[in-house]
Amino acid sequence: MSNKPIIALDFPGEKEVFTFLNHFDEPLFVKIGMELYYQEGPTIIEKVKEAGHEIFLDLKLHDIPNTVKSAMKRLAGLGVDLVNVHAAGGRAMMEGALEGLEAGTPAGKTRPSLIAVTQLTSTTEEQMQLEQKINLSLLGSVLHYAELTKHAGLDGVVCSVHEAAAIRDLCGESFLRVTPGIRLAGGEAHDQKRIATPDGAKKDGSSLIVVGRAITGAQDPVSAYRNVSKLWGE
Ligand SMILES: O=c1ccn([C@@H]2O[C@H](COP(=O)(O)O)[C@@H](O)[C@H]2O)c(=O)[nH]1
Repeated sequence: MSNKPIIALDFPGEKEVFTFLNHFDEPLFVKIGMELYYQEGPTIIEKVKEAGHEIFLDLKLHDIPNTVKSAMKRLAGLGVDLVNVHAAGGRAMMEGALEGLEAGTPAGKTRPSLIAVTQLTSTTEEQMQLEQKINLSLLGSVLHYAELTKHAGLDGVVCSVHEAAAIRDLCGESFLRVTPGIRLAGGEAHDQKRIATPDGAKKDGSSLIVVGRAITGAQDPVSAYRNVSKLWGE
């Protein structure tokens, strides 16, 4: 897996995706999320792969262990590089996800890396305590989920940049810290609450950054991508 900024392809369909991708003349690392996958299905994965791009399939599975295991077995055959679940689904669910992924990875192919979402980057500490009734600091909750994820045998977590260094200290350098909520300095936060810049992410312990609207919504997406990459150090 490369270290390039992961571009979130949050577009309504294939046409918009390729209009965007055709501005670039290099292989990218892209994220396909719920909006695009639910509209286009697995064929969008094949087409984006054929175009030479690495893929993070961000479906954030969260269900009973058996259902997640079976779903992961199917997703493993798509040939993506990175997939995820919600850590709140629990240790048995995460172990099931890993088993399904291992069972479904075709012989001779590398198993996709598997990570778990801790607390969404759109969540504040106050909201988490009030709505999820978690009686911990936000960092405490994220560290708890990171440790649970590590014990389940997964490869890392989705978190914000604000928690990345503490997770690295607790779970080790090789345990991935994939961080959305990335904005260029002065950029609009939109619905994100725990944000950071690409250079802040590098300094504060992210392994990979996920960038959507700061690139896809820019007047010149290629130059926004170059700017993010430069600040990230890629
Ligand atoms: O905690 C999370 C988990 C996933 N995401 C996803 O990342 C991108 C971020 O997009 P921006 O436009 O850069 O805000 C988006 O696809 C989310 O679904 C996240 O933001 N936070």
